[in-house]
This record gives sequence, structure tokens and C-alpha cells, in this order.
Amino acid sequence: MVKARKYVVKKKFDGVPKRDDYEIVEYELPPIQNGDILVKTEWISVDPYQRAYHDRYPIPYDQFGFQVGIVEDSKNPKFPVGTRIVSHRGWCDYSIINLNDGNKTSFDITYKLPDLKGLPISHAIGAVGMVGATAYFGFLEICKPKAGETVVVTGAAGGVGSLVGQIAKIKGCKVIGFAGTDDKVQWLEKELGFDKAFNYKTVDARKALKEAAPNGIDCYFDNVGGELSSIIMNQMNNFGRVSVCGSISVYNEDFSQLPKAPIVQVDIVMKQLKIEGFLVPRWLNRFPEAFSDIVNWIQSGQLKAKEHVTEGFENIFDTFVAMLSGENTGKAVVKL
Ligand SMILES: NC(=O)C1=CN([C@@H]2O[C@H](COP(=O)(O)OP(=O)(O)OC[C@H]3O[C@@H](n4cnc5c(N)ncnc54)[C@H](OP(=O)(O)O)[C@@H]3O)[C@@H](O)[C@H]2O)C=CC1
Ligand SMILES: CCCCCCCCC/C=C/C=O
Repeated sequence: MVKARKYVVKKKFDGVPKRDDYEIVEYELPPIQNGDILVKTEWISVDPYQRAYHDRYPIPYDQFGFQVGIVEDSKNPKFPVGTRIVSHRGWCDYSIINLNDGNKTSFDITYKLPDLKGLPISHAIGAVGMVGATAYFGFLEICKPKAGETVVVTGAAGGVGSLVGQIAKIKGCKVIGFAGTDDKVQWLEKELGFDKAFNYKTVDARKALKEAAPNGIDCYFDNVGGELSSIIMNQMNNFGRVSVCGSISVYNEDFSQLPKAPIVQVDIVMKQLKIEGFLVPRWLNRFPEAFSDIVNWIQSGQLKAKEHVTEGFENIFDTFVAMLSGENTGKAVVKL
């Protein structure tokens, strides 16, 4: 018998999630059946959608999320012992997965570790996982950037944003990022090659953009929403494109009581902007395309996939809340 642990959400979040909204449950896994694999978790992802999706699920629920693990026992010849698996089984240290019928629900994503060509396996829940696919498709498919255009990214020093900015540079764009600390700003400019970055907590964004993008903004990759996004959209060029990826500035708010943001509709009409929200599973069957390009870019030194690593099953919750408040630079992951 294998003893397993999992994080169960047992209370409705009220604002920032609290430790006692969760319970760590210990339980015994049953013996595996024909077709099953027993997966031991090695890396766990903490992500903003784990906060944003909270209201979709009745309490209690097992905390969902991406993870990488290794097959420790198998009754499925397609997944022998030692195979590495990416799944959406969330914050648990062991899981039993049966893949005979494929993925049973749209939330039940499981696949073999992509070919990382020797890169760290943690990348499979970061730059070579859902986060990388979000940056790749969300930016390239929706913004359709052209060389020479000016791109603005918010949440620029996080998992998705740091990749979007670098992909924009690879595509020959001028890139301006907004992030929440001066250290992050330095990292974006000095290490990642952003043309300009700003601390949105201390800068006058309207003035900063007038100076950094005197010819206007062509593409905006929006990770944060709120007033900052309105200011950015206000300075877009005709036929500008906005990819609305996330809205983390309000994830801890009551969605029915959101603060008012400045009006942007006039700019949308007068500048004929194209604004599109997306959820990355729309491109699930094309993830390998993104993974292949991203692995090649990392290997050729064109793209850096920084990770903010915390260790220990007991520290997953703290890492999650720290990420929501901006303590991470790059993708926040937990090593078990
Ligand atoms: N549409 C989709 O399919 C997907 C959307 N997303 C979205 O992409 C965004 C980035 O996710 P991800 O890269 O995983 O996470 P990050 O690694 O970017 O971590 C979250 C970051 O958000 C920033 N942040 C927190 N509060 C605020 C605020 N009030 N205003 C501005 N920034 C804030 C913090 O950085 P700072 O120090 O800069 O404040 C923090 O580091 C999120 O909005 C997420 O929901 C992610 C995956 C898929
Ligand atoms: C098909 C469902 C699996 C969950 C995948 C993760 C979706 C992330 C979407 C993020 C939205 C905002 O952060």
C-alpha cells in the first residue's frame, strides 16, 4: 500500500487564500488495476488560475494543477516504470492514473514528458508546458506581431510574461515590460533584453509610455487587467492588437464588486483595435509545436526560462500565495 498526501480546498476563499482554507489529507492508495500507472510527483506548479478558477468548483475539491512525476509502478505497457508524466493531478505526492480511455474530461490533461533535449524536467510545467504554450500561442496567434512593431507586456517578469517579451524580441519587435519591483525591471532590461521596463507600482505609466513608445503601441499582451491595462490601451496605434491573457490584479477580489477601470471603448472604436481573450487549452493539440520552438530557442540561447524554485510538499501553499503577491521572478515551481 502507498501512503499519499494531497491538498484539499475545504473553505471558500475570501480575498487572498489562507492556510486553513486548505487541509493536507493523508490516505492510502488502492492497489493499481490493469491499465493503471502509479505516479510519484517530482515537481508541482503553482499558478494564478488556481485562484481565478476557485469559484467554479464546489467545496471541498482536490487542488488541481500541473505536475511532473515518474511512473513508480505500472500495469500499462505503454507507460513502463521510469516513464515521466505531465498531468493535471495537482498538489499531491502520489497519484494513480488510467490512460486507457484517453483523457476523460477536458480538465484531465495527461501526457508523456515532451522531448526536453536535456533541459531540466521542471520546464515541463513551465516554459515547455502550459505556461510556455500560453505565451507562444496567446502572443503569436492573437497579436500576430511584425518585426519593428512595439509590444507591451504586463506581468512581464512572471512565467508567461517573461517568455512573451523574449518571443517578441525573437520576432524583431521593440519590447516594453511592466513588473512590480525594481529588481525585476533590472532583470528584464539587463538579462532578458527588453528595450525598456518599468515598475508599475512607482512609475507614472502614462508618461513612461509616451517616452518609451513615442510612436504608439502595436501589440499589448495583458496579464493583469485593471487601470494599467486601460492606460496602455489608450496609447495603442490604429489596428493595434490586444491579447487578454489574464487579469491577476483582481483575482483576489469579489468578481461581482470589481472596481471601475477608465473607459477604453472610444479607443477601441477610433483606433479599430482588435481585443481577444483566450484560454490556452484551445491550442492543446498544437502544444508540441510551441514546445519544439521553445526548446530550440532555449538551447540556442535566444530564450531564458528562469524558475523560482521552492522545496517541499509542506511549502506549496506558501509558494502559491507568494506567487500571487509577486515574490517570484520567472515561473514559480515546487520541487518535492
Ligand atoms: N489565458 C490563459 O490560458 C492563461 C492565463 N494565464 C494568466 O497569465 C498571467 C500570468 O500568469 P503566470 O505567468 O503563471 O504568473 P506569474 O509568474 O506572472 O505570477 C503572477 C505575477 O502577477 C503579478 N501580480 C500580482 N498582483 C498583481 C497586480 N495587482 N497587478 C499587476 N501584477 C500583479 C506579480 O508580479 P509583480 O511583481 O510584477 O506584481 C506575480 O509575480 C495571469 O494573469 C494568469 O492568470 C496563465 C496561464 C494561462
Ligand atoms: C483543460 C483544462 C485544464 C486546465 C488548463 C489550465 C488552463 C489555464 C487557463 C488560465 C486562465 C487564467 O489564468
